[in-house]
Amino acid sequence: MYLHGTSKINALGHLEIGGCDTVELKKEYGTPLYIVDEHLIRQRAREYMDAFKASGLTFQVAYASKAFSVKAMCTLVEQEGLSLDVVSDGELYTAMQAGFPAERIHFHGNNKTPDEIEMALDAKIGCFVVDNFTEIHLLQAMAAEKNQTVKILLRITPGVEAHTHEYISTGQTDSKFGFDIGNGSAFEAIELASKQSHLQLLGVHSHIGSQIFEVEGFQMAVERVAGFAREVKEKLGLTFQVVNLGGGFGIRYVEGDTPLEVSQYVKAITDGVKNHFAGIGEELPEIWVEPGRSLVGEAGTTLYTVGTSKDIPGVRKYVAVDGGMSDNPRPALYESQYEAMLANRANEPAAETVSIAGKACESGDMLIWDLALPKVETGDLLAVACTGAYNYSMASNYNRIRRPAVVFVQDGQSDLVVRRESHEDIVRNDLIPARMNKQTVTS
Ligand SMILES: Cc1ncc(COP(=O)(O)O)c(C=O)c1O
Ligand SMILES: N[C@@H](CCCC[NH3+])C(=O)O
Repeated sequence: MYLHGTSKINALGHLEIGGCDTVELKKEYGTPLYIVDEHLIRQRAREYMDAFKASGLTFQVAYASKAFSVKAMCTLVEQEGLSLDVVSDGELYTAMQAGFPAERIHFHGNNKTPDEIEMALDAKIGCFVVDNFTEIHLLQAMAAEKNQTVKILLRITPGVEAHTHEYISTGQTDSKFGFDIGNGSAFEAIELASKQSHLQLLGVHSHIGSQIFEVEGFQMAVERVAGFAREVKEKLGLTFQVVNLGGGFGIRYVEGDTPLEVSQYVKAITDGVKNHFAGIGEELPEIWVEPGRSLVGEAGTTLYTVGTSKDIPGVRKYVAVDGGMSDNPRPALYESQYEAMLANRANEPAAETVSIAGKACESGDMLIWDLALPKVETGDLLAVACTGAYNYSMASNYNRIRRPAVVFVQDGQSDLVVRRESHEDIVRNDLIPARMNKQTVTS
């Protein structure tokens, strides 16, 4: 398993992250456990900030909180000077509960409900990324009602299909998101939005996909957006003050994944902006990006305890852990691949090939196929790397499995940032109708 960030094997032969021995973390917090390398997230955040500062452009780096939205993460991001992208009232509420500055919050989503818009208007967030015509009208009406003027970007689809898994590309023409440049709806939307009395159109947003390893997609997107900006300037006399180029910067999950350095992605974008936007307006636009996965993905490790195993001679050996698709649905959803190791016997050589099964009642609940490990025993600790993004945030209670705890680790200190769900949490919202006349258990 590749050791990201501060992960290393200590003198006891145990996996250690942020100076904390994972065997001790298991004793203190139990498993499954999400372990987050705080130092690595801060380092990535600084790489983004430094790369943009080096470009000389005005910028905002907004963390796409859908990747991992918890209060401590919002605080960390705030401390590093980033902005925050939210896509629901739940993510907005999390940010507000963490005291995240509202003016640095951007609200995304293809179907923001009136309640969500109201909440965001009342919070006085910094910007709405408007996705469709219905929303232009709704936001204008609601802002007018409250006598507020709201800053907006329009999400446009530049027709660039990033080289990635089909289910997570969003930049192509056939997409549920945004206004298409190619069919003219983006232009129409700009014209309409710019005429609204309570909307202040700052510019446009484009997100071309996820887990991208090349700069070409971003360069092409910048070029297309600049071409569109030129058309808008010529025909309507409007210039974009802000251009948001979304997220999608790739990370290393497994061998063969070849992400670029953060600075390389940023340079490709900022160079592209300098080349293609020159002369469109008096000044170059302010550039915003929205990395999610690349800020937190590699910083997360999930620790499981090995339970049962089933050897099918001549076929395969299944080894089951105490979590699975309920804490990491990505293998089942996207056939995503992960690397793992025995955290309690990290120096031992591989002795067998096993497949890691989750505990859910679902044949598809497999975390890793054909993984080489030392001879696995019940009670061993399995660490799965690179689970910081879209794991906790996509976790479910399927089979009424309780969601794991999350700890931040740094410099030998571990801090619980999300408690493990309790049995009480599982039934917290359940009600038995009185007419069923059932004597309920009280604990
Ligand atoms: C609009 C938007 N911005 C940012 C992101 C973050 O993407 P990633 O986590 O791949 O950086 C996404 C998710 O793909 C998105 O849809
Ligand atoms: N949830 C996806 C990425 C999110 C795409 C959001 N636009 C993943 O786990 O990779």
